[in-house]
Amino acid sequence: MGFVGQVGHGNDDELIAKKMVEAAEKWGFFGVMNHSVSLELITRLQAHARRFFNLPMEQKLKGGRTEKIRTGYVAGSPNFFPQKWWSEAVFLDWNPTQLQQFFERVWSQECDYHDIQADVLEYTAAMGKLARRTLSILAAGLGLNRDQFNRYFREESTSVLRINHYPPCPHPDKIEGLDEHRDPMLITILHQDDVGGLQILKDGKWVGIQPNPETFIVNIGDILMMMSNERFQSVMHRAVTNSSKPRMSLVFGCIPVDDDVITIPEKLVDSNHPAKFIPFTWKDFRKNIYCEDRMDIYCSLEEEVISN
Ligand SMILES: O=C(O)CCC(=O)C(=O)O
Ligand SMILES: [Fe+2]
Repeated sequence: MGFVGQVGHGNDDELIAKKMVEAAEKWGFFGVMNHSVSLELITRLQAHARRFFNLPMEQKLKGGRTEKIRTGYVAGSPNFFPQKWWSEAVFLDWNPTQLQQFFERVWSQECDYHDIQADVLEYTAAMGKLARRTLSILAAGLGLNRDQFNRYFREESTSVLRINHYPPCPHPDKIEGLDEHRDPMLITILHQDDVGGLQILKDGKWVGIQPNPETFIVNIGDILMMMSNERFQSVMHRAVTNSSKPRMSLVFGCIPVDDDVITIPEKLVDSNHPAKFIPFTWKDFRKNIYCEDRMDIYCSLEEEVISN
């Protein structure tokens, strides 16, 4: 782990900003403790999710995710992702209306889902707060206005909570829980249970991140890597399986508002550090979300011309 910092009220001093920036540059990942999100809330959310994942497949599929409905259930579907993996996931909106429609699709009138809904909304609100705090410290650490990154992350953004469930796998050496990938968004805030399985690619080697239920793992996504003019790294990671224990991760993806034009702050651009990307919007960027080279589309640097 690059850095286990303390992001809490009143301790966002220069040292924390410096360490966070160093970790974002070197590892693209860091841990956050002292975050004021209660362990009880996390445990309640995991219990709700376990109950959902234990439902019969036909019932889970009633809440299936489609091209049009982004809140819903996915079981390694090739309709959404080209890779195959040993996991299932549910994508939950931080918008109460979308969330309610999902619960109604799954449970109709048979279940009082209001407690679940309240916990999901409490958790996504807590994640929103933690994301804002983290983005503001990262901006300050780069010498920017504290609001520089946060201004793109507002209530109307399509930020999403993805809960991954990895059942025990009979052949953990043959199939991954989640294939190697980079996250496209601004940042991701991940909580993994005590089983472990998250790995990040560092200098060509997979490095496991030890689970600690009291720590959130934050990683830099493509958008923040681009906005930082490539100071921060959006790093390849994956989840591996094991043959004995099911595993769960709670993953909050912090996404910019669709039509906001994302640009590199002027302070990060000078003659030695020309802007590496042209302005773009999330709406455009997400069209190529399953393409690994998606950042190259916005690359502003010409191929080097070799002259004799
Ligand atoms: O389950 C994990 O630890 C990794 C999840 C992940 O990378 C993701 O959902 O984007
Ligand atoms: Fe990820």
